[in-house]
Amino acid sequence: MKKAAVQTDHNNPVISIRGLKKAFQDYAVLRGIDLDLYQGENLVVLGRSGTGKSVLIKIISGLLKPDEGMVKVFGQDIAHITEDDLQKLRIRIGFSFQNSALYDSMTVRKNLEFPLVRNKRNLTRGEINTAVETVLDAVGLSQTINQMPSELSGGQRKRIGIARTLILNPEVMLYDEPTAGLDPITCIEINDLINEVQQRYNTSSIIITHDLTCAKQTGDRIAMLLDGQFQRTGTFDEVFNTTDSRVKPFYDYNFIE
Ligand SMILES: Nc1ncnc2c1ncn2[C@@H]1O[C@H](COP(=O)(O)OP(=O)(O)OP(=O)(O)O)[C@@H](O)[C@H]1O
Repeated sequence: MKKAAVQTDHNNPVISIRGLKKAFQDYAVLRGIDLDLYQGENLVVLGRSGTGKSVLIKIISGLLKPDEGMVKVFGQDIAHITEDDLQKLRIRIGFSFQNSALYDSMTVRKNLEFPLVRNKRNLTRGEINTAVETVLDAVGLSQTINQMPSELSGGQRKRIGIARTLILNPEVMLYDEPTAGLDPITCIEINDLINEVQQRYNTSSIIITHDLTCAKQTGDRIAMLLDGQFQRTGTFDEVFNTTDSRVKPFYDYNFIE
């Protein structure tokens, strides 16, 4: 499905990062990251394995602390807010984990209810049921409501994982390798779903991937992480229209004949 163009307001980024550094022991993973995420856009972060893509989104969601630099989310510098405010901010961010992170012992319904019951304590049974049915419909899996995760395909598990983040109506979605381990047709369906979520929920999203088809299909903008920094940012064609020997093999490998 062709992606609809989005208009973004560049004066008001939802996430703004300047000079971000993060090292583990002696290994400097992020070496001065500058990045803005604008309202309503899908921003794809591309990079080879181990370049620090997951570290970046863990820092954005407050799961890891930066060593240096500024990370503003919804205008708040996450290094300088209280644990209470960080919790409130996290509810506004949906984190779709690489492994879908479903509870194997719970039905789809219970998996979806879990974040709601934990974060919004005063909901009635009717409101919970409506919220579950709405997100299941949004990901096209209403029929799976009473199934166990083990009865679902990899693509369906991904969809339920996405539904579980959508149930809290996040303003920002962080997708960590949304198409990892899926066959090419299911990948395309997940890419379409990411674009549908963008339209239906008006989310701003960061999509971490090394799948260039995913990048091309979902990304309004691409930011390429190379040697701990964003060296190339722009549309898909702008990023890959280069003879840079660090970038070209990445493209050639993904689109090998
Ligand atoms: N909590 C941690 N403690 C120590 N090292 C870590 C930690 N988290 C990440 N790293 C290291 O940081 C580097 C970047 O990891 P990260 O998971 O962000 O890579 P990635 O770009 O997401 O890779 P992939 O595409 O393989 O998921 C790796 O060398 C990893 O071992």
